[in-house]
Amino acid sequence: MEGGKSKKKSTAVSLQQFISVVSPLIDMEKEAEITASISSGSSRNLDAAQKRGSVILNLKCVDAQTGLMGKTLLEFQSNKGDVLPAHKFGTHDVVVLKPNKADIGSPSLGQGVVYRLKDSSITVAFDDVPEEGLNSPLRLEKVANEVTYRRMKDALRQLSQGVQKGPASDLIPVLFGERLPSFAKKDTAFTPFNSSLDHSQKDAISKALSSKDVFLLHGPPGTGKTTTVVEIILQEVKRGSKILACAASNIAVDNIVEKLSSHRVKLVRLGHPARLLPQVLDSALDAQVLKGDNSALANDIRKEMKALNGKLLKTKDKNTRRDIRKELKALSKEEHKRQQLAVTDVIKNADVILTTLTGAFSHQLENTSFDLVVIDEAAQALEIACWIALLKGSRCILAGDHLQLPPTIQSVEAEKKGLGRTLFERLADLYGDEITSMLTVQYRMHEQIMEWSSKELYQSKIKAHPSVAVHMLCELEDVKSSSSTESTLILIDIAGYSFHEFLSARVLCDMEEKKDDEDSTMNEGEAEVALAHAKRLVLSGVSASDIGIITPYAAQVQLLKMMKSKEDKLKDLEISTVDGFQGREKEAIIISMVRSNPKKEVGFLSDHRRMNVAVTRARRQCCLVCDTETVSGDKFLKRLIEYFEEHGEYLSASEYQDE
Ligand SMILES: Nc1ncnc2c1ncn2[C@@H]1O[C@H](COP(=O)(O)OP(=O)(O)OP(=O)(O)O)[C@@H](O)[C@H]1O
Repeated sequence: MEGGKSKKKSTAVSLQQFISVVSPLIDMEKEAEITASISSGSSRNLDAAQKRGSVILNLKCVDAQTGLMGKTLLEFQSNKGDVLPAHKFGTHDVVVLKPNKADIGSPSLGQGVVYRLKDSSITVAFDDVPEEGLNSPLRLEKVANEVTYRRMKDALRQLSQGVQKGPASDLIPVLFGERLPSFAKKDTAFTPFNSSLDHSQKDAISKALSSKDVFLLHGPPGTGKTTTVVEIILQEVKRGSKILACAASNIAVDNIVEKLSSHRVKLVRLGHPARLLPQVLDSALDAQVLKGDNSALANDIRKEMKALNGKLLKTKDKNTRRDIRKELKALSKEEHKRQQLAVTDVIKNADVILTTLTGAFSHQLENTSFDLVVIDEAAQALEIACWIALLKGSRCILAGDHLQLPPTIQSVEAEKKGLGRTLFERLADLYGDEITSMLTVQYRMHEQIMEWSSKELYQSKIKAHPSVAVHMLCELEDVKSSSSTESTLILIDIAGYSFHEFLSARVLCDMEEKKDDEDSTMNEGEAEVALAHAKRLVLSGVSASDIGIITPYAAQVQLLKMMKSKEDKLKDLEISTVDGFQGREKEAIIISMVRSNPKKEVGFLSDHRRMNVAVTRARRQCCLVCDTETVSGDKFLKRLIEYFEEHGEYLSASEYQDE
């Protein structure tokens, strides 16, 4: 299709509409984040803040290490038990450290970035070691990240001016339906770097290379979206393009860096070292700057300055002192210039620059423009965050799956008013197949796990690659064949059972859902059953680290983690919300659906995208634990239950009563 004036489709949003709608929504979202953080007026009480998850009280520092290019890594555990209290801290969040009892507004001992999170500990990277106070009880507070919102607002401002000028001036009208997207007349032939690409991946790459302004790579679960993105980048580098490759999350950016680094491409990763995976640190800007000639020169200058400073301290003569000061000033200027040049050299020489979407705002990229902007996980990024990167290029390729979960929005109102509608989804609606290729071979799931999702969400177009189509848990090394490891789909029904009916001698808990203080739902009986199934798998030889329990509700995650902490065998079992597990996989996935009530209310379980993500995390076994009576109240979930009943093993919760 050739470019030209577009007759705007009815779904088109104009640039002006976008700007006027989104601007107040960014403010709402910022407000919601500030309100949730401890510093706001409404959260003067520390215990209340801990309940809301924005502070972790009563911690002890158990380890201190230096690393990460001069950062100090401090590890904290709770003084009150093995598991940290429920919290909303995530890796890469900015936090401050304070004495446990200090007043809310009191100065902090230091500010850092969350580096690692486990059930029982949190590790934070600080620029400097706090000088004192580490031996007393401590607390960590989450800091509202206002920088991100400022960058989004700036991007919005630039976007409104960018129609006439800037690298993206020709791209903007296409993305707002003012002009049609265009492609080269013939599909582009290419010789793949990766010899195992399948036909749908090759077709998509060819179409991407032919696109002149925008292309959508639709990658359903496990279909090798990132593998395809990497091949596109390599082909574009071969053509001489300079590429900005981004994603909303650091981990997604690092996945691309890892896959690219085995090839001969000049790449550089921008970002705080604490937010980068250890295996990509060599590609980090800081590391590469240190290797450059200008950096060596800057280093020599610093040595010279140190010597001169020493001389200055010893010299009494006024004239000599004046001369030394003058020389120091000149050297300092030169050192600064060399440092800047060292950074500019690295950026200028790189073929591919990789960073998060908000990182693309970095001053280091201020005057750099790109031939192509690639955004992975684009269906999980706010549209305005995408624009931070898009404004720097004349062409773009977005990879994602709008049938999995969209970005998390804190403000309910901003979400209702459309802040969560992604650019990927908007463009898929606007141009559809004209600019999209869907990958159709998946490399993760047994075909029975895949089939439900393929039929419900992808018009039955997905096929399982033969290497995974019939793989089973019992075929893993050291795993015994048993009824638990030979099944691909298992449905454990908790309907009609109350735990004390069959566990009278044990904990008295029931199968009905309950609310926690934060209004999140949990179900103790169901948690017991989910853990009992995990134990069965471990007893059959499945490694606990190959199993994941996922659930839509944060309160259920916390409950499961507390219950798991008493079971040594399950130490390496991962427990997470469905949302937090997007992009991940495990050999066996146990889904605890939680809802169990006479009114058959299912809340946000009914979101097709959430159940799609949940089921498709599993490679060899997917086990659904739920109250079938409650969840069958929803038509979509009823079909899921029926699918499991028809193709899997149906068990009742009572079969786990003695475990
Ligand atoms: N053509 C292929 N041949 C063999 N294996 C492949 C192929 N393409 C992808 N894979 C494998 O499939 C797995 C998933 O690939 P990748 O990480 O690229 O997928 P993704 O679509 O980004 O994943 P997600 O579903 O988490 O978004 C990887 O183990 C990868 O090596």
